[in-house]
Amino acid sequence: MPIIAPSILAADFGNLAKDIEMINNSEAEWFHLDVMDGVFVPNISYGMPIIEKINALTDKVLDVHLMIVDPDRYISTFKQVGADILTVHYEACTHLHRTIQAIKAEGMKAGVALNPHTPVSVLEEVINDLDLVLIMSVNPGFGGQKFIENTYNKISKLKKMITTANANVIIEVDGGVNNINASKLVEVGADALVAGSAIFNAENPTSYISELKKA
Ligand SMILES: O=C(CO)[C@H](O)[C@H](O)COP(=O)(O)O
Ligand SMILES: [Fe+2]
Repeated sequence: MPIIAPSILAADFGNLAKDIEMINNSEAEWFHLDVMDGVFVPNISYGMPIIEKINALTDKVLDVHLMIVDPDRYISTFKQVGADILTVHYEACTHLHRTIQAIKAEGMKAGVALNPHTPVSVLEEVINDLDLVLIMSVNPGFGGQKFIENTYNKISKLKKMITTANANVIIEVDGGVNNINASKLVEVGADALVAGSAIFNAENPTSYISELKKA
């Protein structure tokens, strides 16, 4: 069964505690937290204070997705506010190997995210150093976008690369995930599903999470 990671980007920021409680009482294992800087992506979301508050209100895993330039500047700060998994974008790192080691040195799991146009082959030389690869199934920056169909093909290629390298890496998929595409994503190799708008726009978000879990 896949790990479910609801994206807080689609939650009600006027009543965040209520949505955190909903996730706490659901079958979701992780909180997916999208940090955007208005430079790497054309949008600004939220940062450390929100993550710190969420950490105080849950025992679940905090899966932090950094959509920021030069993420090395903030690795230790994200550890301090409670990140368990820290994912940086391949496209935002000049010295990716060093960044991955710095995340692990802080005691967090290290993830790398790939934009839709970035081939999985760029990770070949670091695949054994990684804990997670985040395949973006939309162009990062906004919730509620349409799922890009080529994602299935990309996940299959990544799965093959991981198996060949005998690596132990979680494949996570993010963007436009819903109860229609979830099963096929798991079938081709996804281990963790991020979903924002599909969960929070559902009539019953808790049962929607359970539906995704059964994918
Ligand atoms: O990283 C992201 C956007 O850059 C979000 O995690 C993602 O878009 C989730 O939202 P939705 O499920 O509504 O597509
Ligand atoms: Fe994300």
